[in-house]
Amino acid sequence: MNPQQYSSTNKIADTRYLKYQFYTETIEVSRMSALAFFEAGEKQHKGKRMFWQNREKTFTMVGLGHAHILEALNPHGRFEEVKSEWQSLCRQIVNEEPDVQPILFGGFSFDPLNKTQSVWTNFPQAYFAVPAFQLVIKDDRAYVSIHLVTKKTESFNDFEALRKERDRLIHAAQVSELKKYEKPLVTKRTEIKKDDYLASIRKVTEVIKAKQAEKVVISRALKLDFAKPLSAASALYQASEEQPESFLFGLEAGSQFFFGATPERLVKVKDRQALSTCLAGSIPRGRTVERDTQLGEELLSDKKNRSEHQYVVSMISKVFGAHSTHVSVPKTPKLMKIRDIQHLYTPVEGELMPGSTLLDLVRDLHPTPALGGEPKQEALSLIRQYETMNRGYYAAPVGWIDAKGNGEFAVAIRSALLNETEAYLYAGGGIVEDSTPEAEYDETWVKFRPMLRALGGQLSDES
Ligand SMILES: C=C(O[C@H]1C=CC=C(C(=O)O)[C@@H]1O)C(=O)O
Repeated sequence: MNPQQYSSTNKIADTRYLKYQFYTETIEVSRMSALAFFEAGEKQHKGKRMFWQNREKTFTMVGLGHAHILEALNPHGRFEEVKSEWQSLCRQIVNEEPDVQPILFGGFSFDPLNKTQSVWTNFPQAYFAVPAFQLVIKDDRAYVSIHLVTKKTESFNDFEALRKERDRLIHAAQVSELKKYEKPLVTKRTEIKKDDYLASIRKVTEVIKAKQAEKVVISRALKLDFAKPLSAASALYQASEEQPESFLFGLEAGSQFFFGATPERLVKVKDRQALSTCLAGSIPRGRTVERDTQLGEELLSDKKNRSEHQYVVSMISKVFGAHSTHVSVPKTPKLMKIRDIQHLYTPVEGELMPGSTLLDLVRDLHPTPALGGEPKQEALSLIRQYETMNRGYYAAPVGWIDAKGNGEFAVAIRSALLNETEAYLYAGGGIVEDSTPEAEYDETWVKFRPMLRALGGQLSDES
C-alpha cells in the first residue's frame, strides 16, 4: 500500500472505561472511492456499516464493523448518555495529534416517547458506533484508521488481524471497478394511511386555530416493494447519483439500512465554531428560469411560509444564545434551491461557550420547529396523538462526533428505511393555521421525489 507516510498508535483508558483499552492506528492511503470502500465491507461487515458525506463534499467518512457500540436506553437522558460515554472513552487518549481523530457515528430516534407501532425494529432510541475500520477523505487526502476497544490486556494478535483485514479492504476498494448499479425494480407502491394523514392535517389545523399550538409538522410514509433485495451500497449509489447537493448518510443496523440525502444541517462544530441551518418553507422548482425565479420570489414574500420559517429561526437563535457567544443571524432568509424544491434558509452561527458541546446543541435543538413545531412539547404531543406512524429515525439527528468534540449532525429528512425487499419513505410539512390538507399532500410528493427517484419509485407500468 502506498503512500503510508502517516502512522500513529494511541491508547485510551479512563476510570469509567478502565476495563477497556482503546487502540487506534491511522495510515494515509491513496485516494479511493468511498462507496467502493463501503462495498468492500459487503461480506465481512454487512449490518455494521456507516456512510457520511457533507453537503460541500469536503468531508467523507465510511465506517466498517463495530469497535464499540453506544446504545442509549434511557428515553429522557439519551443525549447525555451518549455524550458522557463518548467523553469517558476519549478522555485519556495518549495523542500524538493525529490528522484523523476516532469518530463516533450514529443517530437518535425522533421521539422515544412515541408508542406507535414501529417498523424500526433494529434501531434503539440512540445507536452509535466507533467503526473498526474508518475511512476519512478530507482536503483531498484519504486516511484509514483501525480502532480496537477491548477488555483484553494482551491484544497484539487481535490488532495484527485487524491490520490484515484493513489491508484487504483497502486493496479491494482500490482495485475493484465501482459497480454501476441498476435502478431497483419496484413491484408495488403503497401510500400508508393516506386518508388518516389527510384527516390528521384537518385536525391539527383546528387545534392550531384553537391556539393549543402555533405550528406542528405532520408527516406520512410511502412503502415500496422491490422485485429482489436491494443492497445498502446500491441504495447509497442511487441516492448520490440523484441528489448531489445534499448530505449523504447511511446507517446499517443488521438487515435494516437507514439512508438519505438531506439538505438540512442540524448543527456543525469545528474548533468551537458552531453553525446551524434554519430550513423551513418550501415551493417547487420552476420548469423555466423565469418560472423558477418567480416561484422563489413568491416563496420569499409568502406570509405563511415566512411565519413557518420564523419559528425555526427564533428557536435556533435562542438555543445558540444559551450555548454560544457572538451569535449571528441574518435578518432575512435566502433561498436554498435543490433539485426538486426551493426552501427558505437562514444560517445561524456562534462560538461555543466553555462547557457547551456539540451534543448539548443537538439535544437542545432537536427537534427544531422545522420537524417538530412550536411550542416544542405541545407539538410533540400532537404528533404522538395525530400522526399515523412512528417516525423512527426520520427527521431526527444523524451524524458524527470525533474525539476532540468536532463533528456534524444533519436532520434525517429526504430519507428511507430499507428493509431488504421493501423501503419506507418519509415526508412531512409544517402545519400552521391556514394550511390545507390538499396543499400539504402535494408538498409531500415533492419531498418524496429524491428518494422515489433513487429507488426507482415509478411502478414498472408507469413511464
Ligand atoms: C419535514 C420535511 O421538511 C422540513 C424541512 C424543510 C422544509 C419544510 C417545510 O417547508 O415544511 C419542513 O419543515 C421533510 O422533508 O419531510
